[in-house]
Amino acid sequence: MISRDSIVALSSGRLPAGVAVIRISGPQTRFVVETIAGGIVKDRAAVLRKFRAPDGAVLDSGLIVFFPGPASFTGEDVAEFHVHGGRAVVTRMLETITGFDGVRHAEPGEFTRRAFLNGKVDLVETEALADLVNAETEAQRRFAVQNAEGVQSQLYLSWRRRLIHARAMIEAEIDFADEDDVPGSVSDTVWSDVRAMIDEIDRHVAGFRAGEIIRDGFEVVILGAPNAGKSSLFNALARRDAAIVTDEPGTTRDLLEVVLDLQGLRVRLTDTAGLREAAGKVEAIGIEKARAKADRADLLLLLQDVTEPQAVSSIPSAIPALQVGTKRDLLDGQTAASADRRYDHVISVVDGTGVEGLLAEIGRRATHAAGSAGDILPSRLRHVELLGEANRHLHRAVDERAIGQELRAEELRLAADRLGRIVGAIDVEDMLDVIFAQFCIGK
Ligand SMILES: Nc1nc2c(c(=O)[nH]1)N(C=O)[C@@H](CNc1ccc(C(=O)N[C@@H](CCC(=O)O)C(=O)O)cc1)CN2
Ligand SMILES: Nc1nc2c(ncn2[C@@H]2O[C@H](COP(=O)(O)OP(=O)(O)OP(=O)(O)O)[C@@H](O)[C@H]2O)c(=O)[nH]1
Ligand SMILES: [Mg+2]
Repeated sequence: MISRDSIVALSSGRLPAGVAVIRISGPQTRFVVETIAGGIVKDRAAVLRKFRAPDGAVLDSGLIVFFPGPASFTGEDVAEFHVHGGRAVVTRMLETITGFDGVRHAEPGEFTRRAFLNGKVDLVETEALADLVNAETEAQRRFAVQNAEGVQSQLYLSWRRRLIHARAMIEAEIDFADEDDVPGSVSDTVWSDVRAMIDEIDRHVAGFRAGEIIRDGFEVVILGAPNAGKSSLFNALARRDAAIVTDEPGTTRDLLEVVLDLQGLRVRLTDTAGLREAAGKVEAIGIEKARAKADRADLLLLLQDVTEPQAVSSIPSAIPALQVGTKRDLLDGQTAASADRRYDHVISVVDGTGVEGLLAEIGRRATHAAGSAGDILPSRLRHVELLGEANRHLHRAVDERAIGQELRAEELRLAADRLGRIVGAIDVEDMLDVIFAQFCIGK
């Protein structure tokens, strides 16, 4: 597909920068390069040129790279101007380039959208490119690179191929039902493969939370009675004074969040209002928020002041929790040793005891919840929904009591369609705007 418009954008990041990359894609690219760089340049090679406006005014001097389509990122003619990264340089370059007929500013994700429309990347790879651009931790980067290279897509495409094969076998059996040369054992093999696939898809879908943990972070919520030392621990783990600490019970009211990078994983740590019954209006709202947040956590840190342990009620029991004793420095040697036996961790933010150990344990829990490096996991709710639909069709297809062979074959077709929709092999026009809205301009 060749677009009529050419698009241009700053493809590198925040200005000012050492170097800024301005990218253009579309049919006017060659003419723009010839005009601004003073002639055509060698394909796919960085060449130093003086850049000039059509009236001859010097804009900058920099490197130009020209990629003739279809062997380019978008599949169209593409060029990159590598200029000095000053705001005025970039503004003047963009003004000059959009001054050409048929050239306009790109919309967010529009380069990648063209790459998709020209078959350079599929939808799952496109989503992975968005994740790669947004990756902040090593685990996010690893996951996104793997999927941008097509690992996740290959899984869906292999399932789809198996279903297309299964359907062909079943339809052959229907067509040749009264002939002897298509034995019934063929369909037995086919249906047992489809049953196996249902389990494979279920196992893959079960990994969605692990993928979310990699992409969005592992949720850790600190809970406990007022004055248990929650905000003090929060500050110690965040390594800054993010929360107010006082000796007054009821200091923290709102949820406070910091993001940590533990062993390459994003961990979101939330400090909460101390849980108690008799509380003022503002504090009561804070406590309600704390409980709601705790319900969605991956790990709870249940803090208790070892010098005056107070029980707190209605902690969500289905969520993994660590019992953490605080203020260990206030105990003498013997009582401290006995506290160590009663809690998973006993800490002091005054002398630092136990804080590193607790942090390491949170890291281990997060790593475990995120699965093993290299696991193929669904990376969007969109994938899980379509996989769920595919499996509902497959369940109908393998249920031999309900429907005849023709309808069972049709269920296989519908399931294969759903898999095709995930990678964008079929009928996805309606999803494109949603997917490309995840991008920044210039990508
Ligand atoms: N300067 C620069 N660096 C960049 C990009 C870019 O666009 N420009 N990329 C932007 O995301 C990434 C690299 N991705 C790219 C993907 C494909 C092609 C490309 O030209 N593909 C052709 C030719 C392939 C080949 O020669 O092997 C093709 O697919 O036909 C270029 C960059 C990261 N680094
Ligand atoms: N000695 C000692 N005091 C601590 C320690 N941790 C917290 N404290 C003190 O305990 C008091 C309460 O600490 P916070 O961290 O504000 O407690 P909190 O659980 O956030 O309290 P609320 O926000 O009111 O629910 C403060 O005076 C802290 O200085 C500790 O490890 N050792
Ligand atoms: Mg607090």
